[in-house]
Amino acid sequence: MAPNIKVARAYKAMKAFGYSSRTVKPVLKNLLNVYDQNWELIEDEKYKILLDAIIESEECKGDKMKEQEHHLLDEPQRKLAKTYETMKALGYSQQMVEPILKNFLDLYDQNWELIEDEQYRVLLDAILENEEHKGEENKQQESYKSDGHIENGMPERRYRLRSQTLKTSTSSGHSSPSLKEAANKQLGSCDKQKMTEFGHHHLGTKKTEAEGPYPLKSHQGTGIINSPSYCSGSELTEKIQLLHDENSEECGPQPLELLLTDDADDDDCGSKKNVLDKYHTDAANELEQSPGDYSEFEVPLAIILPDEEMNATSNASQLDIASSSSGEAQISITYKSSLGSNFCVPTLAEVLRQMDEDFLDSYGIRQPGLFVTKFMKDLCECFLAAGTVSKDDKGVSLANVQSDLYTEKKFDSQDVSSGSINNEKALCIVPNISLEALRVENLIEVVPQIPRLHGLNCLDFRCCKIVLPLNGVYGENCLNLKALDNLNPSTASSMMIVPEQNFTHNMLSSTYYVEDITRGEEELKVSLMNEFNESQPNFKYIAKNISYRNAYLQFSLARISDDNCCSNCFGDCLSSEIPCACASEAGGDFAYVPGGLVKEKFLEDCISMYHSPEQKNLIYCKDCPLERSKNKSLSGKCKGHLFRKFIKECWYKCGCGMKCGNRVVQRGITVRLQVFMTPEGKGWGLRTLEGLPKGAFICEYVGEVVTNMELFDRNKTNTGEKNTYPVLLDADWGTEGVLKDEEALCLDATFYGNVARFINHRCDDANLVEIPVEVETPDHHYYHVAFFATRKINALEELTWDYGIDFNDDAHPVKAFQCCCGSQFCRDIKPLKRRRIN
Ligand SMILES: C[S@@+](CC[C@H](N)C(=O)[O-])C[C@H]1O[C@@H](n2cnc3c(N)ncnc32)[C@H](O)[C@@H]1O
Repeated sequence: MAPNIKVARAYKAMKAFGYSSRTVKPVLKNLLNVYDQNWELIEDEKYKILLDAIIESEECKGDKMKEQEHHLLDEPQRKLAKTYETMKALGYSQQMVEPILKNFLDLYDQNWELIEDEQYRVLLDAILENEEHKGEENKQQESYKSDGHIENGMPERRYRLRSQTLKTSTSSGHSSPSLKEAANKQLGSCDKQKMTEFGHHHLGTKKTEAEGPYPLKSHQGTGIINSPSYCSGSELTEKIQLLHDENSEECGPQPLELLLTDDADDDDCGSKKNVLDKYHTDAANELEQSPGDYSEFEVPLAIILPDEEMNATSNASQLDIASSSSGEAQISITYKSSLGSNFCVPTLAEVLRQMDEDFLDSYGIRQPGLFVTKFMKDLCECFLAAGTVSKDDKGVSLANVQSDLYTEKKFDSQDVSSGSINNEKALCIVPNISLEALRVENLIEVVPQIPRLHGLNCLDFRCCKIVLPLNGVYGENCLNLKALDNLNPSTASSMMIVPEQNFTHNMLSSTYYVEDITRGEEELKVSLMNEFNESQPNFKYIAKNISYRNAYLQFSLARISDDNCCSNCFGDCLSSEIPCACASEAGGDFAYVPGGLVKEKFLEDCISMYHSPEQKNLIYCKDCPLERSKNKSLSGKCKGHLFRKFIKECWYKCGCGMKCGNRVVQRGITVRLQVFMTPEGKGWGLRTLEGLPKGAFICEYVGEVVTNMELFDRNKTNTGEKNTYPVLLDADWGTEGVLKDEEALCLDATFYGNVARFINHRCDDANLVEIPVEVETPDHHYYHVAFFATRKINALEELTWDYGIDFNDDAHPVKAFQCCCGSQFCRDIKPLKRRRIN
């Protein structure tokens, strides 16, 4: 039988038995795969027909189908036997048949309990008998046990073989194999061939009186089993006969067929008989057609299958569009398993129908012949066409890049570890502006996912994968190269071609683009653009401060009195008419407006305190920890600490919820940020990828909480690591009189830190201002340092804050750098004699 007829028959049969598309699809897919591989007979068009047939079938199901299903469900054993017979006739292996039958049995077992042990047994015996006969023919089969018992591991109670109660042909010879064993057997090619012929022959034969009303077989057989009656009382009585095909001798073991017979005098079964009768008549008629004539089959010849199992188990929720180098486009949707138990994976047909109904109709774009399937197909084609670069295009296609890579010399591990890379071949990634193309040569393998790579100007390389050959092995260090949506051409034009000779060993571990330097620590990803192929910053990203050894950082809820929090509040404190206790630090009013911006007045006050630290804004301590740390034996004269305005946010002990407007910093980063290499020589910098309003919260300065003394020691001993500029938590130093060493705290983000460690200094007119924010405790010893926009900031502007450095203070624990802030107010105007670049 031609494979497409078989597919068609399988489809029809299974649908007639009431199987849902979900059950039918994998079976058909498997069948198609087999034929596709072996005969390559099923072409695209046929797949489409198959799919359409399934969709149509689903659509027409409705009441008619329900009725039919109801009717059919009266006869589980019949359907069971028919399924078995049909599938076997179609050449399915036991492995394929068994789960379907099991599924079937499960269904009836649960719903009607119509199938009793005895019936299972009969069915099972029929299957086993079939396997057994194969076993007789094939000595290599190891399914039988010499003692005549079934092996352990029978999967289900109902599959138990109770051969002592059976009148079977197996009773004297050998017992049947377990289903598991049987399932493991695959039909050999010869078997398949015979099965095909067998099915054709059988189904094309007219029924005879001798065979009963349901002549599913024409062969004279051996090994007939007359089973006990299936049904009790006046119900339909059927018998299963297992008949061995004589012709099977020619070609090794052959399957047996189930023959359903019906007691002729059972009038109650008339209508039921008709159903099957009709089926067989139809089937016989179909098979009498020429094998090449498929015109009458409204049946599937192809199917597009979502990977249901994968979808069902995945935790991610995403939509992926990918195309292969051979030009296929694929859209895959992954949904979150958290959708819960009331979500059942729909069939593709159901989804498409839903889309047809919901979208095409409601958008009024219903045209004759326009279905979502067509739309999707068009979409894929457009996707492919749009992404395919013609030979005339200037851009370098990834596919070309990749093939070039394989023809070029690749560096071996020795080249890599010695750093002695041939300059001529040593380009890693060079944005070649003139060609408007990203050249990727030699050291980098680009795996094309979208078959086009345009120049940097359009930044159309969001799905490229770059694999760096560390230690000479490709694939050890790979990253996804992604362009950001709002990077505009002006950014691209600031990129430079990296001189070849500058490539060093370090570069091999560097990458052009890192999608998220926080590695998931923040709610929002923070990317890093390595436009100059610098070695990447070496630090551990943390989103919250951590305490180093001696730093005294003990706070507990018990220490926060009710006076310091608003335990009676409810909902959003900002909407309350009377400011609650938490507004106290900001002068009896909240520092934030709804939406999270710092109030204009509050912000301006903060800024002016830094800009003009006049006498009144400085507090002097008696024994300054900062000075003490410079020379441990002496107490230093305090140079004054800035008096700061604080923001007090609501916290755990407050009655309000997390959505309270007085909780901003504690929610973390909400603006899209990017680390980039500054062209002015300041090293890495931080920029915003979106425009920001004045007063917007950017990020907190996060690092290790160390004592001032620890910081001093670190700076003395640490010569290797580039220092970030530390933040002193010194707002309370002046008010305490004499502060113990462990109470004089600083934040050091050199080894552990967040994005703020990349914010560079700008004298006076920086676009960020740091404001101390108390969250956990109203104790000014420990607070959060949060950055807010001092003005409106444009997308892609570098973010800066004034470190407050006294560039004349040579004794400061952290050596001042040569300032390149470019501000007209730059304070680093001293002669170069004391300047050091750290
Ligand atoms: C907090 S880090 C900022 C990130 C740093 N650029 C990097 O590459 O990691 C502070 C260091 O950046 C450099 N830096 C910051 N602002 C600078 C400026 N205006 N001029 C020169 N260097 C600066 C100095 O080396 C300073 O020690």
